[in-house]
Amino acid sequence: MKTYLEEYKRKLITAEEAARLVKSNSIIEYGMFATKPVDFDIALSKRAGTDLQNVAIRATGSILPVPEVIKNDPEQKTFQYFSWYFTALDRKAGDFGLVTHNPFNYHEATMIAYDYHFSHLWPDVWVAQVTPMDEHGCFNFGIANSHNRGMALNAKLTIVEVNENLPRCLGGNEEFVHISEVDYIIEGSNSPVFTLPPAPEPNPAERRIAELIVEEIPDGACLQLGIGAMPNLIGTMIADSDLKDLGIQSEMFCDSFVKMYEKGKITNTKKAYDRYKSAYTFCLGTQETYDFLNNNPLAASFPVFHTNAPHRIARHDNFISINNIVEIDLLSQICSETSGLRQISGTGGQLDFVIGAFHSKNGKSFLAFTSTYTDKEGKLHSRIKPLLTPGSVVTVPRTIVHYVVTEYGKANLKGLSVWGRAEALINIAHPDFRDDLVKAAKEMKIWSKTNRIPF
Ligand SMILES: CC(=O)SCCNC(=O)CCNC(=O)[C@H](O)C(C)(C)COP(=O)(O)OP(=O)(O)OC[C@H]1O[C@@H](n2cnc3c(N)ncnc32)[C@H](O)[C@@H]1OP(=O)(O)O
Ligand SMILES: CCCC(=O)O
Repeated sequence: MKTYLEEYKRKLITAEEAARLVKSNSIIEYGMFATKPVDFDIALSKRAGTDLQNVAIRATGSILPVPEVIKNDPEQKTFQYFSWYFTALDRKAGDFGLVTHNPFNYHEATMIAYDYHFSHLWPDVWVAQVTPMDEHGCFNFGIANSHNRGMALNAKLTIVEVNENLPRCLGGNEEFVHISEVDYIIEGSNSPVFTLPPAPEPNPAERRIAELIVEEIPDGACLQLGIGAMPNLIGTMIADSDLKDLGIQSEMFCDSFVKMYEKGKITNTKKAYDRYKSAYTFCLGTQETYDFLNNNPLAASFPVFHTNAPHRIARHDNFISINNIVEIDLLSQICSETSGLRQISGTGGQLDFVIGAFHSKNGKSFLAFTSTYTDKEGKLHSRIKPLLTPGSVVTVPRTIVHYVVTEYGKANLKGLSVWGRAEALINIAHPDFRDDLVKAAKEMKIWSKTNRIPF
C-alpha cells in the first residue's frame, strides 16, 4: 500500500512558516467552533501592526482561548475578524467592535463553499485543526464537518493543523481532506479540545416546557435539538421519557444525545435515509460526548447541506425540531439572534429546521423559551413583547413559525389570524405581563372586539 510519509514530510512546516504565507488583502477562514487553529492563530497574530495589512479572518462560532488575532490587534491595524455565528466570546468582542457578523442560513454554507457564484467569498487561506493523518492519507475534520471540505478545496492555500486530541468522527461524507488536497501541514501543540461544562439541572420552568414538548413527540420521531441550554435540557428529559426508536438528524450533536443512547432511546430505524446512524454536522459539548463520537459507527458527520436543507429534513416522517429564542412579538415574529442591534448568536440552522420540520409528514417545530428574561441589573422582562426590541432582526417570520412553548403552555400559531396569534401568545406569557400585553394589542389594533371566533 502506498504510504504518504514522503509527501507528509515535504508539506510539514511550522506555524510561523505558515503564518508568513499570509499576504495583505486576503481572507483567512478558520475552522469552526472547537476546530479553530491554535498555533497558526498565535503565529499569525504576531504579524499584527507590521507591513501585513487588510487581512480578514472569518470564523464560525469562536471559542476560548480568545483568538490571538483579536487580542494582539485591538486597533485592527492588520486584522479584521468576522463570524458566521456568534458565541459568548464573539458577542463580548462584538460589544467592543472587534467582531462583525456575517448572516447566513446555515444549510447555505455548503453552497457558499462550493458554488462558483460565491467564489468572491472563498478564502485565500483555509486553516483548521484536524486529526492526525491516517494510513490512507486522510485528515479527519473531527467535530466540525460543516462547510469545511468545500472551503478547503476552494481555498487558494489549504493548511491543516494536526491535533492528536480531536476525536475522529466517521462520515457520512465529506468528513476529511486528503493529503493530496492539502498544501501544508502544521503539527500543532495538541492543546486540549474546547469543551462545554455539563448542563445544569433544569429549573421548574424548563422542566414544564420539556413536559409540554415531550408529550407531542411520537415513538419513532426524528429529532433535532438546537444550540443553547434549553434544547439540551429538553433532550435530557427525552432520555428519561418512555419514548422509543428515536432517530437523530441534527445540525449539532448535543450532550443529551449520549444520554438518549445510554437509555436505549435511539435506534435510527425509522428514518427515511441514513438509517441506523445519527446524522450531524458539528459537535460542541463535553469530553464525554467527544469520546462517544470518536470512531463510533453509530453516528455519522455530514456537510451541513445534508443535515439542514429543509427539503432533506422534510423527507423524514415525524420530524421534531426544538430550538430556543430570544424574544417574540405579538405579531408572532421571532428573534433568536439579536437584542436590538446587539448580535447575540445567528440564524444558524434555526430557520432551516423550522421550515423542514413543518414540511415533514406529521412533523412539528417547537420554539421553546422561558416566558421571562432577567437582565444584568436584575430586572424581569417578558420575552413576549408587543413589538420586537427596535433593531432586533426577524429570525423566523410569522408565516413560518409553528409551535411556541413557554412554561405556561404551548400554541400552534400556523394559520391563526393576527388576533388569534396575539391572543395565543398572551395566554402563554408570564401572568404579570398579560394585562400590559392586552393593552398593547388593543393599541396596535390587533385585538378582536369579540372572541367568538376561535382563531
Ligand atoms: C444547532 C442546531 O442544531 S440548529 C439550530 C439552532 N440554532 C439556533 O437556534 C440559532 C439561534 N438560537 C441561539 O443562538 C440560542 O439558542 C439562543 C441565543 C437563543 C440561546 O442560547 P443560550 O446560550 O442558551 O443563551 P443565553 O441564555 O446564555 O443568552 C445568550 C446571551 O443573550 C442574552 N439574552 C438572552 N435573552 C435575551 C433577551 N430577551 N434580551 C436581551 N438579551 C438576551 C443573554 O444575556 C446572553 O448575553 P451575555 O453572554 O452577554 O450574557
Ligand atoms: C453555526 C450555526 C450554529 C447554529 O445553528 O446554532
